[in-house]
Amino acid sequence: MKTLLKNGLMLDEQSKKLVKRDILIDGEIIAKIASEIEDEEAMQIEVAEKLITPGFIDLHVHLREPGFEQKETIETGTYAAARGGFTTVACMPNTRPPIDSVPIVEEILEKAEEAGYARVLPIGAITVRQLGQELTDMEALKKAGVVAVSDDGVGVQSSKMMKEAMRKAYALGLPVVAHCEDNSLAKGGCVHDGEFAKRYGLQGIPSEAESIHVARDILLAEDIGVHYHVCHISSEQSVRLVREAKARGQKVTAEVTPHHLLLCDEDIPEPNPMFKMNPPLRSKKDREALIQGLKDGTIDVIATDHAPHTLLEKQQGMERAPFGIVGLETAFPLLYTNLVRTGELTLAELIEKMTRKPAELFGLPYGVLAEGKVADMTVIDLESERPIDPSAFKSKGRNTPFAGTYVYGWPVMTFYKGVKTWDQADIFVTFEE
Ligand SMILES: NC(=O)N[C@@H](CC(=O)O)C(=O)O
Ligand SMILES: [Zn+2]
Ligand SMILES: [Zn+2]
Repeated sequence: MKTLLKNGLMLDEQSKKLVKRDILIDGEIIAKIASEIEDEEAMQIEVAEKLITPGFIDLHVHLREPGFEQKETIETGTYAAARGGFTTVACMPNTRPPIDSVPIVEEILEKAEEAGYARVLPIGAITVRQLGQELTDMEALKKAGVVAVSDDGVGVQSSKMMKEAMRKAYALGLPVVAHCEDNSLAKGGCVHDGEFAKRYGLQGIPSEAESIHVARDILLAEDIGVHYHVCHISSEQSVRLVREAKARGQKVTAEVTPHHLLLCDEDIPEPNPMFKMNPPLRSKKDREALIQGLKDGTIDVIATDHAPHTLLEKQQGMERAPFGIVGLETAFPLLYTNLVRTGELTLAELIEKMTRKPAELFGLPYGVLAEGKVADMTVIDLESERPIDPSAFKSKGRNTPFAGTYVYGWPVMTFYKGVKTWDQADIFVTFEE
């Protein structure tokens, strides 16, 4: 089957300008990109000067299945991904049971294939049951299809365990993806140890709870040579440590979430678990360091850390509610509206951090729009402004601090391997041949 997208706008790699293009999809592949394509057999879709980007790639999501299907399933999570313009997501191992054995990897891959909304890349656990005591069989996990190892959800507390994990991961060519959190510093806290915590008498989580692990792990990885990746980086200190490690030529990478780029603790209006996530929203200074780090390349990619929870769980108050917010369906519009339209980031930078860079980071053959590549792509409306409405989410999670915010940049169509997985409305004139 052939599909022809007419009159889209594509970002030109060289000039970084938007250029008008037609794109012909043949089966799973981008067959042709040109300023004018005619094809009698193809189904035509008039894109009417909407932006076409490579399908977004999110290296950090929680799909919750198996074990927490009340929060999300592989089907709902990947449909949410499609609605947000994502075609590839890497899912974290803190399921029940965790992704620490081959059958769980196989189950996830099968269910993802069945759902058909997006490519799912499982991330295997570092330690058995994520308990920090014993390493998983990373070799078997890799053979089954994991793209990296992580104990996300918890930090690896033992330096010795982390060192052994790095040695093993290095031998297998797997990146170590670290949730950096020192329990002795973080335990019991629910927000950043800053102004907001003081004002409401809440126990804080200091920045060093994260940066101590970043520093430790960079030291551990130095001689081993493993690819070490920092999850949801949140503090100025951590950015500085990654910057220094990169300058020394170490293979260290980092991701940042949309919420850490857009909010700080002072933006939390009052204790509200929709603003509770791990790591917590930090200070204004930290937020500025994250934007700077993203711009200068210290931070390689944007990842959502999509962490759905039920409303019941989130209604337990600031101290008892679980950490985490959803992100797949709001990431691009929020960042486009609040960083690109304000001039802090260019459109090219934003797209790169959500497509080409994450693909490169895990060595994936996606993330670029070019002839011969897999037809993963997203069509985006940059012109209309609409509010974020959690009741319209395809995710089971409604937990977002951004409900009611007006944003531009909504994905209106998503193609995964040439198949349309999301179509916002019939605002396009579609011609059958
Ligand atoms: N980020 C969060 O606040 N929560 C994540 C766990 C994690 O990413 O560490 C979750 O699984 O809910
Ligand atoms: Zn985490
Ligand atoms: Zn996470």
